[in-house]
Amino acid sequence: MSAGTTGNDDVYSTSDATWTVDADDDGTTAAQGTGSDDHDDTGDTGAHDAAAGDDMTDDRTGSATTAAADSPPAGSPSGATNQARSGKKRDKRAGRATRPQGAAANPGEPDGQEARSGSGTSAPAGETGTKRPTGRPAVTQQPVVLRAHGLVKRYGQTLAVDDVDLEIRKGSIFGVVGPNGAGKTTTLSVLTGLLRPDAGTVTVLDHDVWSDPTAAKRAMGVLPDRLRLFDRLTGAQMLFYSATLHGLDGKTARSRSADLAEAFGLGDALGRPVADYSMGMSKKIALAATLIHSPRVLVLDEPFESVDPVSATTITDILRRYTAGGGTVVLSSHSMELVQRTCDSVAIIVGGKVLAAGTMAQVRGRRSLEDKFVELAGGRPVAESMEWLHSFSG
Ligand SMILES: Nc1ncnc2c1ncn2[C@@H]1O[C@H](COP(=O)(O)OP(=O)(O)OP(=O)(O)O)[C@@H](O)[C@H]1O
Repeated sequence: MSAGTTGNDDVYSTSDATWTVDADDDGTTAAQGTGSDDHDDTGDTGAHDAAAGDDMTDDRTGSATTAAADSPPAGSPSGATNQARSGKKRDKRAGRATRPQGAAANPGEPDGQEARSGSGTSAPAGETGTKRPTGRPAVTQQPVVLRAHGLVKRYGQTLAVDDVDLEIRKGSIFGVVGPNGAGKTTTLSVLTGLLRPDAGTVTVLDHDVWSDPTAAKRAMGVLPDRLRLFDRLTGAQMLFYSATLHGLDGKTARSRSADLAEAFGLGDALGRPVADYSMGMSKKIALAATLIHSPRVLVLDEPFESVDPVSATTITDILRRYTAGGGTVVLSSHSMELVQRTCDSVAIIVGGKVLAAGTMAQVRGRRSLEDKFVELAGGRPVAESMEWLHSFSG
């Protein structure tokens, strides 16, 4: 990404003085740009299968938990957002996109990438070989930066998250997949402190999301499932706003905005109101706003949804550069192919339970991730009673 500007600084200007306030950089080391060129780029094109030393869970027979629903999680959520806590679906989504999460942080030093799994979990024959840059330890040897233990979340009678444990390591791109209604969004909302669990704990870089919410959220960048953007702002204003919210000074905000706009192919759109953006463009500007403060951990709910294939590849490249620099990504997606290609680790959630989790190689074995997913999700439904579909009216 270029450190230069688009030559279009006017796009940041507004009659509202709010947008022109230069916040102090506050000593945040976030000045290290996302995906800066001094980070090694792995150049990987295949799946990032991690080392076999990592444990995989395959808990298809795990019984539904009943104990935790009435128990409050450890620690008080008093300091956390109460947005999205209501039992209404629309309330669950509400507000998450209107407030960028986290604060400036330095992703850290270049480090871990994938490792090929060993016996019993080797990658399918013919798969593109993956390369681990020399000197970098495998992801499985990296410290856990995001840990969930015993998460339970109910909406009335619906058990949306059922005793979920997750461990996500530094430098990992961790995919969360599952059928519609499996509990992915609810799980990610709990991980990021947007939803209070009925039981369980979440720590981000050893900060408890509920007892130490500010520190935990400072370390995170969150792309929520349903985008609710300040869409009367231009793209440039939105990025600037997001940057200054996280304590970046105006110069850094503009410079990073230009970098991100170029990287996401939004340079020409920066001066237009976000309300006029297509779905894919909105997704990309929201993702850019999530990245601008260089958080240590990114939690992205369906970042590839509505995004064209070229842009999806761009996003993948950006995420790889980010993790090569020590950042960590958790993302959900319905695209098994994209997840298999992009993620080094994965969890398959069905009915609120984690049925399989581990490195990509461990979870899918010699099959594709999609085949494994279909098997765990109960197979493809057969529409046998739909003969009327061939009756063709008119
Ligand atoms: N606010 C809510 N109120 C009531 N039920 C909810 C609410 N949010 C989610 N649910 C229910 O919780 C379960 C999990 O929903 P969730 O949105 O987490 O699934 P998902 O895996 O993200 O689904 P999708 O892939 O379709 O986005 C579903 O049964 C859903 O109907």
